[in-house]
Amino acid sequence: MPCLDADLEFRRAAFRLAARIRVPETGITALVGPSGCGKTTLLRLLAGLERPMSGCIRHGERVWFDQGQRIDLPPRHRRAGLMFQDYALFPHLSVARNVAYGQPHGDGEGEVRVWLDRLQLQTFAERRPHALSGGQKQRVALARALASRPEVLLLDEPFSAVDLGLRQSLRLLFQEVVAERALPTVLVTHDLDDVRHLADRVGVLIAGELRQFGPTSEVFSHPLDVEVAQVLGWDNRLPVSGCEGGWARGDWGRLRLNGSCSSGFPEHIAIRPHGPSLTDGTGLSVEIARVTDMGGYRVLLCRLPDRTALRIHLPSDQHPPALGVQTRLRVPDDCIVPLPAPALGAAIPASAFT
Ligand SMILES: Nc1ncnc2c1ncn2[C@@H]1O[C@H](COP(=O)(O)OP(=O)(O)OP(=O)(O)O)[C@@H](O)[C@H]1O
Repeated sequence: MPCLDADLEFRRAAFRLAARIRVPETGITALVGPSGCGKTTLLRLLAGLERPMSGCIRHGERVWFDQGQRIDLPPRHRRAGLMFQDYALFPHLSVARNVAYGQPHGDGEGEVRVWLDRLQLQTFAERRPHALSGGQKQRVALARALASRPEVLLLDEPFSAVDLGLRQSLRLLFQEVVAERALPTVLVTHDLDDVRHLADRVGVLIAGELRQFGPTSEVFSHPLDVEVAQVLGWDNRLPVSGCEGGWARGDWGRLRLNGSCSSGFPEHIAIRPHGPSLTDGTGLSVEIARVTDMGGYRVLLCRLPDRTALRIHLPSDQHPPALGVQTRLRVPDDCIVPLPAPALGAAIPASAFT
């Protein structure tokens, strides 16, 4: 099965999107980024619902769009299973007919029943969309996208409106379907749990630019810059104002880096929540502002001298400190991730897509 490749540029008023992306035919590719960064726009461009200013989009050997060759396949010829945040259900059609709508050759009731069953929609088959909850509409839209025998799947927030229990079962179903079909799949989501549970690789889009792309675990553990780190849920970010002898410093204190920093220092550092520990010895000066019991571990909210907050995970077998206590936090250097300044306009290296 072929990959989906795109290298395109798009402008809408002040918004500009320029992205090169390769979506392999196996596994799930997640797209994350702050609100308004262009995730939906990128999906719409891939689907043929918006037209790039320049560039090309190819699915295997098939060219979907090429500005130079004046090729622009209409959405129905791209054979993409689409699902957008507004669901785009037909209000005058029943659930079953909505699901049947995308089927090639109107492939019969049997196939529709299968998808209604798989998405737990059997009891709503004859209802119209106005009589469904948000989560039910979302499942109808997902069923329609999956039932259309797509060659590519482009899904915008497919699980956002369902409760946690249903979300877990939809995630499993979705993984099964993608594995059965082997087709390029792009999943736009704000939910980092969706990404961790489902995605084999992730692209981080910021202000219309694909800033980082790669295997999910690699991108989560090594964010490229402070903005990517923020998108990926790294809460503990400290600005660095200088670095001497391998010690990074700021108004928050100083920490030893793994390396000398003789050739420059990172703009920020991020601190992993697992690994740092309270100590009577040397470490960052902190005040314990809050302790939250999470079941298997506790989250300590530690205030640094400049009032910056750090969230540290403490194993629950360790005694929690009292609130307001002034203490020290030992941060091993392997818990510190240097974050250079964002390299705006830098192309993603081709190796990220292999
Ligand atoms: N129909 C439109 N007309 C004008 N501007 C638009 C339109 N749709 C989106 N935009 C703008 O284009 C930019 C990208 O929007 P887009 O919907 O792609 O972002 P997003 O990353 O999907 O956001 P969200 O996470 O909030 O859904 C934003 O600045 C948005 O305000």
